[in-house]
Amino acid sequence: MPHILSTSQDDFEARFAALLESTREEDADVEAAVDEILADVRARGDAALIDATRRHDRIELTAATLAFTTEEIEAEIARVPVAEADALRLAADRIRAYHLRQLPEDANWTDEAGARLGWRWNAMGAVGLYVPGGTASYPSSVLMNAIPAGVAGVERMVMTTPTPDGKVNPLVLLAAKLAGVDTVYRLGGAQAIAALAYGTESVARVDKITGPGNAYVAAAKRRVFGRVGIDMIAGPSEIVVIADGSNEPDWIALDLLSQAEHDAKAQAILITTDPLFGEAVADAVADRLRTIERREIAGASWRDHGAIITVHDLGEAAVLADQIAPEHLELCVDEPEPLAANIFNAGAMFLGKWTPEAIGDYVGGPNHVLPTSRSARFSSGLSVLDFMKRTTLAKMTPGALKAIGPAAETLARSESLEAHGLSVRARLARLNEPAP
Ligand SMILES: NC(=O)c1ccc[n+]([C@@H]2O[C@H](COP(=O)([O-])OP(=O)(O)OC[C@H]3O[C@@H](n4cnc5c(N)ncnc54)[C@H](O)[C@@H]3O)[C@@H](O)[C@H]2O)c1
Ligand SMILES: N[C@H](CO)Cc1c[nH]c[nH+]1
Ligand SMILES: [Zn+2]
Repeated sequence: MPHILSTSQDDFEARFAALLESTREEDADVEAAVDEILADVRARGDAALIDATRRHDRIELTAATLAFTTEEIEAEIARVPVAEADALRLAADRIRAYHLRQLPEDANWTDEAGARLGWRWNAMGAVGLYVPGGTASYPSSVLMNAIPAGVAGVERMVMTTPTPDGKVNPLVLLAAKLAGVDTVYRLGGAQAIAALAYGTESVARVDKITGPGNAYVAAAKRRVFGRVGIDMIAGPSEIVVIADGSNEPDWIALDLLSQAEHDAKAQAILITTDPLFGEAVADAVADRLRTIERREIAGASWRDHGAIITVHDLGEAAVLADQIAPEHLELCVDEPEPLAANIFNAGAMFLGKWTPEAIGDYVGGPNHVLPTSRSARFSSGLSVLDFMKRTTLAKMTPGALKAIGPAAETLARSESLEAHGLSVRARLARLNEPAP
C-alpha cells in the first residue's frame, strides 16, 4: 500500500513530513560503500576500477578494455534496428533545437565613469557524462548529457556507463556517436565517478561531471564536488501528478508507474481534489502492477515511497507541490497554466492531460536530467549553461581610474588592506604628476 494522506487529517503535517523523509534520508549503507570505493580508486587507480566492476557489474575488465574501441562501437551500432535509429535521430534533433536557444550572449559596455565592463562565456575543457545502466539502459540520457555539452562547445567529452554482465544496448553507443562523445568507458556507479574526478592510469580526470544515476552515483557525485564540478543531485526519479476527478484513472496510474519503474527508491505521488478518483487510481496502479515487466521494482517503489494525497482545492495542491519540490510535475487539470504560475519548485512541468511525463524523457526537447531529493528548491535541470563558465571583464582608462579609484582606496583602508589601496594610489599619483 502507498501512503494514503488527506489534508483533512489532524496529523497530516507529521505524515506528510514522514513521506518527504522516506526518500530524502541519506542512506548510511550507501554512503559507507561509496566512501570505500572512492578511497580505493584514489589509491589504486585502474586496479580498483577493475575490482569494483567485477564485484558490481560481474564483468572482468583490463586496463585495455576499460574503454570501448572504435571497432567495438561500430560493430555494436551496426546491430541497431532502423526504427530505433530513426526515433533516436528525431529525439536528438528536438533536444538540439531546444538547447540551441539556451546559448548565452557575451556583453560589454562603457559606463558613465568611462570604465569598460562586461563578461565572456567559455565552454569547459573536459567533461565526464554519466549515463546510467544498472537495471535499464538509457540512450536518451546520452543525448540529454552530450547534446547540451556539444552546443556549449566543450572540447573533450567522455562518457561512462555500466555494462552489467558485459552487455551494452547498441543504441547507447549510437547516441554517443551522434552526439560527438570522444570516449566511452565501461564503468558504472561510484567507481565511474571516482575515475572521472581523480583520474587513473587509463582515465583522464575531467573538470565537471554531469548526469543522472542511482543512489550510489548521486552520493559519489556529492562527495567529489569541489575537486570537480557537478551539475546537481540527479538521483532516483520522482513524479508528482496533480489531477482533478475528470481524468482517466489508468492514464494517471501509468504516469505514476513510469517513474516508479526506474528504481525501488523512486517516488510517485498523486495529489487530487477528488477522493473517489484517488481510490480509482490506486486500483488502476494495482491492476497494472500485476502485468508490467518491471513490476518488482515499480511495486517496491509504490509500496515504500508512493502516495495518494487528497486536498480540498488546487490551491492546496500547489502549496504541497512546492514543498515536495519534485523532479517532474504533471498538471492534469483543464487549465494548467494558472496552476503552474503558482508553483515554483519543480524540475520540469508537464501541462495538461495530453502531456505524459514520458514525452519529456525522450522527445519533448527539454532536458530530462533533473534535480531530485527536493533539490529543485535550489537547482535546475541540465542545460547548456552547465557546460560553460563566465569570466568577467573590466578595463579602466586613466579617467575612469581617477573617477572611481579614490573610493577603492577608502574601502581598502577600511578593510586594513594597505597594499590594495597603494596599488590604486601609485597609479593615481602618476596621473597627477606634471607633464614633463
Ligand atoms: N534524476 C534524473 O534526471 C534521472 C534520469 C534518468 C535516470 N535516473 C535514475 O537513474 C537511476 C538508474 O539506476 P540504475 O541502478 O539502473 O543504474 P546506475 O548506472 O545509476 O547504477 C548502476 C551502478 O550502481 C552501482 N551499484 C549497484 N549496487 C551497488 C552496491 N550494492 N554497492 C555499490 N555500488 C552499487 C554499480 O556500480 C552499478 O554499476 C535510477 O535511480 C533512475 O531513477 C534519474
Ligand atoms: N525519467 C527519467 C528522469 O528521472 C529519465 C528517463 C530516461 N529514460 C526514461 N526515463
Ligand atoms: Zn523516465
